[in-house]
Amino acid sequence: MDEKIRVGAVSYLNTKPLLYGIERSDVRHDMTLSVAYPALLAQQLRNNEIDMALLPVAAIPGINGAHIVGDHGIASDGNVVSVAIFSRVPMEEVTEVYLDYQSRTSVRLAQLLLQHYWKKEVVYRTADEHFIDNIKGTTAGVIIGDRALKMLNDFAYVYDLSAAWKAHTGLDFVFAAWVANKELPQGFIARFDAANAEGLKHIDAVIAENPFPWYDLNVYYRENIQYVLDEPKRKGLDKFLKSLSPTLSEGEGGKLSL
Ligand SMILES: C=C(O[C@@H]1C=C(C(=O)O)C=C[C@H]1O)C(=O)O
Repeated sequence: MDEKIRVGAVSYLNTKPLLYGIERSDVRHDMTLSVAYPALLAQQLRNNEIDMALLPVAAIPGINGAHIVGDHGIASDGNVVSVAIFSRVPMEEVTEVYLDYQSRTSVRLAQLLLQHYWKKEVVYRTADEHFIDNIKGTTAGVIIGDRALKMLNDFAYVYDLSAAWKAHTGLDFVFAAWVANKELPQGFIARFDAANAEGLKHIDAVIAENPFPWYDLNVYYRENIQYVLDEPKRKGLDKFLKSLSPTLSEGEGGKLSL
């Protein structure tokens, strides 16, 4: 292949099993690989700085030519643990919610569920890098990724957003999927997808490489995060994308239906 395909992956622990397979596959030679937090990946794919990303699915409608490739992503069926609203007070008392600047999917999911599941009207606050320090009083916050896993014991109330989605809709949830913004060679996609699948066979090795005292990665990788975008996952994804108004998919706020 003349030009390498520029691939961007999520920089969190949740992606390590997929990367384990990719790094050890021949397909690695046909691509460049960078990592970033999800919101940044969306920006990079939209600006065509990369060709394919483990993209927060909420960003799909705003990116020209965006389409899912392969059968792997970051998904869940009930508790995901690393995506939650963290609060000092119970949900009934929450008045403001910070939206994690690293997220594109979970912040939309949170707004959807606050409106339709918890039936609350809250003020949304844009988060900066220090927003976790400002989650206090009746101000709660959406936190995702490794930072969420590290915070599980630091807050009195942790509302898992995938569990709430399941309770509200009965469906699985897809947070991120491999998405390209242009046609890529079929052979590349097939080998890339196979490399993802291979990585999932080596969870024990991934855990050994990533000591993490805050949460049991064995549970995280084997029970919380689900990596295969099977039919139930696609159904949940469909429902989520339909409930995001297309014109609002790039912005924050606005009414969402579910
Ligand atoms: C489960 C997670 O899924 C993620 C959440 C994303 C988002 O909210 O935009 C995007 C990619 C995934 O990394 C997590 O980060 O904890």
